[in-house]
Amino acid sequence: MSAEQPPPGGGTAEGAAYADRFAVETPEMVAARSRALQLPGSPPVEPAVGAVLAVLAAGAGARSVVSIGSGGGLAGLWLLRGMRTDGVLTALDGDPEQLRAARKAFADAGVAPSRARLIFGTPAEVLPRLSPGAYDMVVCAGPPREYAEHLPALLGLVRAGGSLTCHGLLSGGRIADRTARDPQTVAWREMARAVREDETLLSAVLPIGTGLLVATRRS
Ligand SMILES: C[S@@+](CC[C@H](N)C(=O)[O-])C[C@H]1O[C@@H](n2cnc3c(N)ncnc32)[C@H](O)[C@@H]1O
Repeated sequence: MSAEQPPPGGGTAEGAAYADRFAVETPEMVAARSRALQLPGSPPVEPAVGAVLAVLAAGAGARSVVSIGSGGGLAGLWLLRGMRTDGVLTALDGDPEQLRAARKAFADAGVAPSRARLIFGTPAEVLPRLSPGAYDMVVCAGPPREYAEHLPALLGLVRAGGSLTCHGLLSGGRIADRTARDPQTVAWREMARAVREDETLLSAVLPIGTGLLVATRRS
């Protein structure tokens, strides 16, 4: 690609910064982001990604959403913004400190306790307790090796017309580098391929934040 030719989709650093500025966070979201950044582990969703989660939730009229690797609750706050006001977010994380931070984020934002169900555990422990086909959205974050093996179970939670999103697949650009063979990159590649090849799904990769894989189960 020549220097004059911008990357497809105008994917520049300035464009990404604009997309993040466009997605204005509430003071409670700003506080949740700042707390989450102080905790060990990967950072929370970027504002542009959070905004897309809210848009998807609103478009689906989401009443029932599960967030896997919910972290300090920032993605949850964005999801709750888009969900119906009687909707319930099920947020699962294997780190009690992250769950504590999420509980505080939801309380500070005035989210009624009945609207957020926080569950401590790994996908292997918790997924079998969730009802198949009952969720409008399943939202995954964190190391793909932790949930790639659960992809069939994750997809099994999604109702017809509902969606699965996985955040982080473009992190470091390794997925596009054919020579990158580290286990997390390989897990991302395999998961993205499995999603794309699943004929019950329509899927896309959005190059926002660290990359969002989005798939909708055909009705
Ligand atoms: C990138 S952070 C999530 C950020 C969150 N989605 C947000 O935007 O606010 C990833 C989270 O996945 C959790 N996690 C990683 N591996 C896990 C596992 N095996 N079981 C449960 N949670 C896990 C981590 O504790 C961490 O909170």
